[in-house]
Amino acid sequence: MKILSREQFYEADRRTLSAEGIPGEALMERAATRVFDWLHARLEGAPVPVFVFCGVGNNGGDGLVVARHLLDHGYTVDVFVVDYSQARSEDFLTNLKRLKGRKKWPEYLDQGSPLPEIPANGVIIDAIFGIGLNRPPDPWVADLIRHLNSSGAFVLSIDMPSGLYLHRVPEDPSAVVGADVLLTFMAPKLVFFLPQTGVFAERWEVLDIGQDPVYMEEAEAAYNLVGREMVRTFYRPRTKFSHKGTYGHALVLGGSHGKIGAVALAAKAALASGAGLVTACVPECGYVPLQAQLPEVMVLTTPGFSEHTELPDVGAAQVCGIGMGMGTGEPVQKAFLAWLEKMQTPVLLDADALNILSLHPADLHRIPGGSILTPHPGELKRLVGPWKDDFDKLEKALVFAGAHKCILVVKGAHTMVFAQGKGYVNTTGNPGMATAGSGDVLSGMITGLLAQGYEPLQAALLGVYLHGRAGDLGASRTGYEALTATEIISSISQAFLELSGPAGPDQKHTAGG
Ligand SMILES: NC(=O)C1=CN([C@@H]2O[C@H](COP(=O)(O)OP(=O)(O)OC[C@H]3O[C@@H](n4cnc5c(N)ncnc54)[C@H](O)[C@@H]3O)[C@@H](O)[C@H]2O)[C@H](O)CC1
Ligand SMILES: [K+]
Repeated sequence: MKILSREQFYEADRRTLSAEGIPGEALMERAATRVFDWLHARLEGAPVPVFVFCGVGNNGGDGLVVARHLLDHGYTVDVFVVDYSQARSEDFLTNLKRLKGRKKWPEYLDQGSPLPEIPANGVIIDAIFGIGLNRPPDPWVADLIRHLNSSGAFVLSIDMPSGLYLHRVPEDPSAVVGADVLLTFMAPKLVFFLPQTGVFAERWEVLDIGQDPVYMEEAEAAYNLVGREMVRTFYRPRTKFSHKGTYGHALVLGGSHGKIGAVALAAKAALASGAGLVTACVPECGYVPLQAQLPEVMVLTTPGFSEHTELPDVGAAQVCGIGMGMGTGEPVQKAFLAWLEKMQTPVLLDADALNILSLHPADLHRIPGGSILTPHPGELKRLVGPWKDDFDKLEKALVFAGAHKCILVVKGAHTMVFAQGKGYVNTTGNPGMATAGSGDVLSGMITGLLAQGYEPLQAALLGVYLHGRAGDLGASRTGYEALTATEIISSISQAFLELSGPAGPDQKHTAGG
């Protein structure tokens, strides 16, 4: 599913109007009627008091349409015009007239107005600002928003939680409506997925408002959702006549005394993700534990007992994932940088491989093009430097991925993949996955997919999706707190099986992504 920019939303609007030869108010009627239908299907005429807060732009116009339909269906409705500007939009005025035609006059709120009483059993329709917000709400509007947020009433926001910008973090988070449900038109917005802004839009649904399909198809989105629908376009189910050689050989390199488990998790995850053969390369201290716990995995050791002092020369065809549990001692740094210098084909660089590169920025140019880097936020900060907010972080990630022609997997909620000037937002995963070894599992999965011949970007997207989905399946059994990396691995099978079957009921977003 595409994530459009402000300009693209307005362009989609224009293209829809011209393709159908309809006026703006007809599209407003269609869009806002979808909002009413959604609400009516759930309220079913319940005698709850509904309070509609309308700005004076088109978002406000949507609110007036919803209010009119509610009245026509016998609901108890109070309409407030949040009169924050003299510039009323044409379609707002059209619908204001229609509402007055129902003998329903809205109450106008401005700077001096008392805040309306809202009972906790009420329903608030938030139509104050949509995607047109372009400066901080006036203080009195911010006060009103805080008042709505503290009412305890159910809040349904139209298109955007009012007070949230499309492309930047809010100056004052308390002046943003906390939507219980957000019904957004045509496509999700990037701010729904960033830690600093996603909190206002946790439960969002996209309403198709009959927007022009030709434009939606051709629009080049800078950001795309990674969901079941997307990954199924390049997931390759197994064919009958294949053998383990068909599915490649993954080499996982890392480990140090006390952190052999990181390599074990990555190796196991590579196997569970379909690699035909997996070899783990660890220092001597890891030989027995690995051979004992993972009979399917071949083990290669290097001369150092506790940590790698040199790393094996690997052939160009060898698919490698390196860094998990590797440590950053002087000998390991030297061994890794010397190893990287010889690498010409894409590799997966994780954890301490990234930390060593952060200590040696002059060696960043040695990263082979098409490599996949999988930093968690702390490792990313060491690579690209500190950022001032979530948007600055995106910018830095995009620039880094472009400069090093790599695929940057930035783990977090939501994990995002950056490559070739684009961003991909994963739709699976949960807070339970912030658990020891979860990152090692992801690296192993992506390495396992690379071994099977997936292009690096596809391996990263499919790996991120399956990793999060396996985490969701695992958490549905264990809950968040008890979810472990081992549990995530044991859920990879179900995550794969779902790709071939029909979308599960809880895969609405991931199915649509
Ligand atoms: N494209 C679609 O899918 C459809 C969108 N609709 C709705 O239209 C809004 C966008 O409407 P717009 O008039 O551009 O802006 P808003 O209503 O979001 O904002 C109001 C208006 O107010 C001005 N403004 C911005 N910030 C402030 C501020 N802090 N204080 C005062 N005034 C401010 C600015 O000029 C804005 O234009 C979209 O979200 C949908 O809800 C259509 O109705 C249906 C199709
Ligand atoms: K709104």
